[in-house]
Amino acid sequence: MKRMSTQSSNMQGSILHVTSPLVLSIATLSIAVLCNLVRHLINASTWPSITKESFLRLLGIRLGDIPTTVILDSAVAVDALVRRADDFSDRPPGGGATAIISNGKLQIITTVPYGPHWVALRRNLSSEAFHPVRGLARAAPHRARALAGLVDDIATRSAAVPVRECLYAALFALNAATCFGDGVVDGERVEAMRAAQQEFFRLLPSFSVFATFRKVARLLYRDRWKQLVHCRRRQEEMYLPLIRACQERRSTARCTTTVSYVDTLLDLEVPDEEATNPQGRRKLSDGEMVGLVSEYLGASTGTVLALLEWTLANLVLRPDIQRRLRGEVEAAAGEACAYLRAVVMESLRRHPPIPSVQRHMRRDVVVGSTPVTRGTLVNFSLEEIGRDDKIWTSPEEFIPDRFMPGGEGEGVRLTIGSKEAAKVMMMPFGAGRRICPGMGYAILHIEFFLANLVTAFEWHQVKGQAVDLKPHHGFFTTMSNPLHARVVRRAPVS
Ligand code: HEM
Repeated sequence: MKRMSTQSSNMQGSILHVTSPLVLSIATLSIAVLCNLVRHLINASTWPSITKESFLRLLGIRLGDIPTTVILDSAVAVDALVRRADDFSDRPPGGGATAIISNGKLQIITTVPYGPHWVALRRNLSSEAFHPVRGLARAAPHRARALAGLVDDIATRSAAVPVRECLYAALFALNAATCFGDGVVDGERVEAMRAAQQEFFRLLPSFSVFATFRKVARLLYRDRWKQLVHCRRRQEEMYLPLIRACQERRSTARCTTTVSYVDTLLDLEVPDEEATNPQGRRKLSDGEMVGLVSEYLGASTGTVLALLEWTLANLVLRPDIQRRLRGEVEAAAGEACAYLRAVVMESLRRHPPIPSVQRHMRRDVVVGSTPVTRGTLVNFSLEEIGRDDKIWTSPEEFIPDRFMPGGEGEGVRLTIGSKEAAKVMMMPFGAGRRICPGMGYAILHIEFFLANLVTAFEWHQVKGQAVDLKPHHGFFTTMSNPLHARVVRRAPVS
């Protein structure tokens, strides 16, 4: 390029002055296309069909793709995520619908870069909404209502219960209640929100093309961009009136006690990047609140739903495990259940709903022995770590006993501290500063629903419909073929 500009300075005013850089660029581009084309033809057995993606690849452009180093080793993962957290606490930029659509101006917990804004959003979720007393204990009536609705729903279904559908309705209603509090969302509205949110998460992985070269991607994927805008608009139309209703409820009831996630968001103040005073704080904007509500509903429903469905599928396949679990829960009468925890741990190990976590590098680093350059990604495979055959015996099998006393997984913890590297055998909730803040809420709900569902019903295979454990890797890892089960009603749930 430097040589070109020297040349052109001698040709002021000539047409060549204008065209030669263009001609050279076209020539360079053509060579690049030809090289890539030859490479494709050498690798492909047939002539490649020309799609938008393949054409861009010929140009050497991979929309949404950032060079990535994949880590499969748990010790390397812990060293990076936990011990060197200063370098490993940022997610890839440009992810998440809220951030994409606002060009990075509006952020949610998942996408916000590590820093004071992240601290404020995250602390609000983990210490306010998920506070053991103010949050989790207060949600008990919502949980009881959701369970009663779920049991009624399952009991009235015909021979093959569509397990995912029933669980989705119950979990979404529960999370909408903990999100907005009492009396704000009616059943019909919850159903519309659930359908919209389900559609949004189905489409979300396809929006990753907008993570890089956004302007080009918007031109090439106009329909996809329209879908993204449409999804976001629907969320605003649905959630903003509910947020207003929460505001209204607070002012009329003269009640300032925190009762829901939205209440905590209405109280929250985050650092004001535009303030002249570095200590300046501001309230959240409407756009930010819509994104945070969507994140809350999506993360709290999709993950727990996936895990419960996987667990029930394994219990259908293994009546012996199901019977033992039921026996333990009934005998425990509300006390802690070691085998219940073991079943949940085994499910998290074998079927982590989020298969990997990504970190974006702000500077050049070395991970394990691999140099990783600034601006690229490191992907830690939670799925592979949980199924490492150097750590686990028969890792593909569902064996809750591994987590019982004397088992190879005895004492495995999900919260990973810097001194625990030697014992880290799985990390379904991630690790380091960005570890999942919903872990306690998730485990509470998974155990609550599972314990009640195995005591309320016996779960059997539907005749002629084999349970298929093939995974579908969407935004969450779910069963490729949703579980259908034949259920037999047992004692009513207390
Ligand atoms: C079985 C249930 C769940 C699993 C397996 C799970 C897993 C994960 C994983 C692997 C991460 C990434 C962690 C990392 O990058 O190191 C994450 C982050 C996150 N999860 Fe969960 N999660 C679950 C439930 C929940 C629930 C119930 C919520 C409640 C809203 C939630 C909210 C979040 C949020 C907000 C983040 C981003 C945290 C941050 O960037 O600081 N998750 N989760």
